[in-house]
Amino acid sequence: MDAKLDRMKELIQVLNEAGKAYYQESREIMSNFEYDRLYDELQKLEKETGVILSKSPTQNVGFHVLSELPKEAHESPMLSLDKTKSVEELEEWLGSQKGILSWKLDGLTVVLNYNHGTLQKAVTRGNGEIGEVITNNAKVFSNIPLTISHQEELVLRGEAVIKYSDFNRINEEIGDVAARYKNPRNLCSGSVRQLNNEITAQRNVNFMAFALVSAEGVDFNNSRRVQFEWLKEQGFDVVDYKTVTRETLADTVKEFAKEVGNYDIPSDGLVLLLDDISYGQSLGRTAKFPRNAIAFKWADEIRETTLVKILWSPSRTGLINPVAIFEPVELEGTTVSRASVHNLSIMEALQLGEGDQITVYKANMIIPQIADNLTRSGTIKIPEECPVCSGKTEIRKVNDVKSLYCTNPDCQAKKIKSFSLFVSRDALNIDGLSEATLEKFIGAGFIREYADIFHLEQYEESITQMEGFGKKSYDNLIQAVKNASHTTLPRLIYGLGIAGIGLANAKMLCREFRFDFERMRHAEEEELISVPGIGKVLADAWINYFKQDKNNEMVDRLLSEVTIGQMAETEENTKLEGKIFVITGSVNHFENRKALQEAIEAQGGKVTGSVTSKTTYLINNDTTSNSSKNKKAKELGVPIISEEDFIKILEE
Ligand SMILES: NC(=O)c1ccc[n+]([C@@H]2O[C@H](COP(=O)([O-])OP(=O)(O)OC[C@H]3O[C@@H](n4cnc5c(N)ncnc54)[C@H](O)[C@@H]3O)[C@@H](O)[C@H]2O)c1
Ligand SMILES: [Zn+2]
Repeated sequence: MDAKLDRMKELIQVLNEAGKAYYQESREIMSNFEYDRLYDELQKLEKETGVILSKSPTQNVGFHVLSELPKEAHESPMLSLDKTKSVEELEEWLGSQKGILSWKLDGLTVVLNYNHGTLQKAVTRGNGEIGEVITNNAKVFSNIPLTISHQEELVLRGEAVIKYSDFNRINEEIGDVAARYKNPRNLCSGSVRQLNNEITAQRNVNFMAFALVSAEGVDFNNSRRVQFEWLKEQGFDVVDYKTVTRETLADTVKEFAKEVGNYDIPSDGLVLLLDDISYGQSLGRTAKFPRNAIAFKWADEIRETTLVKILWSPSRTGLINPVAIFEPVELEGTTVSRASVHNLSIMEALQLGEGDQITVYKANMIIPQIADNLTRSGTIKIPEECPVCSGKTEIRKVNDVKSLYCTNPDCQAKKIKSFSLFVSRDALNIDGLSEATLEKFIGAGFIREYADIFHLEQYEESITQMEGFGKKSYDNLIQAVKNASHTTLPRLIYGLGIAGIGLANAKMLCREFRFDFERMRHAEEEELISVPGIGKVLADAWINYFKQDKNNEMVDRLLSEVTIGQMAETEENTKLEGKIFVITGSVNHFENRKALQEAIEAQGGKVTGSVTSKTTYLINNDTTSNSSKNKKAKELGVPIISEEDFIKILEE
């Protein structure tokens, strides 16, 4: 008995610590899998001993809501849901009632309050008793109606979620490691609980309603389904649901299961709700759960396998992530052989070692994770050198989480943006090398410099096995690289990413130097400045770049990989070569000024922002205008032409 009580105390402490991080700080110090396992163990011990200790997380979420956002108590507590992993239990629970089966969305629960047809208030669930007021943030969610036709008071609950597609994009754009998110739920929580709602607005947060609490003066015919339909009419997005009976339940669960893999909205199970409102309410609640709904969690498929090694994968932020590579296993219908271990703390807690027997699963049937390490040899050594640049590594501890970093500021892994520019459409134009893919390839050591992009074939086996890659996308990539190896000098120069040398400037330089790259890279400042569009700042950036041996060597290696079509691009489109335009005022023939600029650049011309003695034409439809640009042009004798004049020049 004592041993059991001790274990219970231990579990309560660990669970409460995890819960506090999870609910209060949008952090996870253990996986949900681990949390649920320990929770179940505690619940079992409480049943066996008949004792429930104070602060037990099975009774309440016992922490304070800590944030700088204003707080507010909920009128009625927002409870958790009792859960099961068994379809039979669900069937029994439903009995002869009609039910509504919906996704259990995995985001942040928010309560909305409308009155006089407008949104008055939005509050997060918080700890169930007290939430945070986020009204200004809710107003910039992607899909919340700010005004509705119903004029009396309306209170509804729903989940704020960020779709997987948005999550991948947004997370990639966050440069700062500490600010990156592990999963869409974290990102959503971080986006909704912002002090600055501009950030919320950029994050594409969606609100999916799942419960109508009260709507004065509306008769719903005692049906939750009717409530959902009514909410849709008011302009809300309602969680996808299906009505079920005991007979159709199992098949409907299967239908949902089939969709999980493709569903863009994060979910962590299903919720079964009684359609009969008054009967559901008559059932009341326990301390922690309402009795009119129950959650269904997917029974995770768990496989045992052997850990082959830990791959250390550096990212652009310097963070080096441990990735577990294991003997391939089938999980939820796909073959899986790798799983992120997230950070050093988790790796150490799992005591990983090569050859260990581990169990793996897919969290919410999607993201592969290690569930447990059965042999715990703990022999993995943390590398002292970065696998990409061999720079020194360093262990940093933030919020009790230990992570490994590369300390070399010149680490290639930190230069994703420059590789990304190099492969972009106007540069080498290589399809299939998104930033995420580049990050993976650099992390795996396939790419250290530009020239390496032309030797990816040697990694065919590894690449085709990468998450998100197949034989077909690999073949496409290799073909795209091959096509890109025949390029033009302006593209290549632009791709080097020298400060201020955009495509138009690169073209201009090439023309002025007659496509003689050797002359260009040894050019003096004076020569460079005489090129239209190149001033002292750009000339210095250019000289500085080619002053460095390592850059020249790198460019030489790159040049040996490509063939340069000398004149191809320039012969055709040179009508406006050497001409410099300034555009002012509105345009009507072209869609906008940008489109006009593109048309000029497509013919080898250049567009600058201010009128100088080098300007060839000022384009302005209002030739009588007295704007500063027009004055300046008149002063300097620069011809002022209309869009139509310009089109004539083009057609000449
Ligand atoms: N990793 C960790 O350290 C850690 C810590 C604490 C909790 N957790 C995870 O959180 C879970 C417990 O979370 P909880 O208590 O917040 O909630 P819960 O899992 O009991 O879910 C209940 C909530 O789901 C929401 N919901 C989403 N879609 C819904 C729908 N269609 N209908 C009705 N409700 C819907 C509602 O807000 C409801 O309050 C644990 O099982 C665990 O997986 C993890
Ligand atoms: Zn490095």
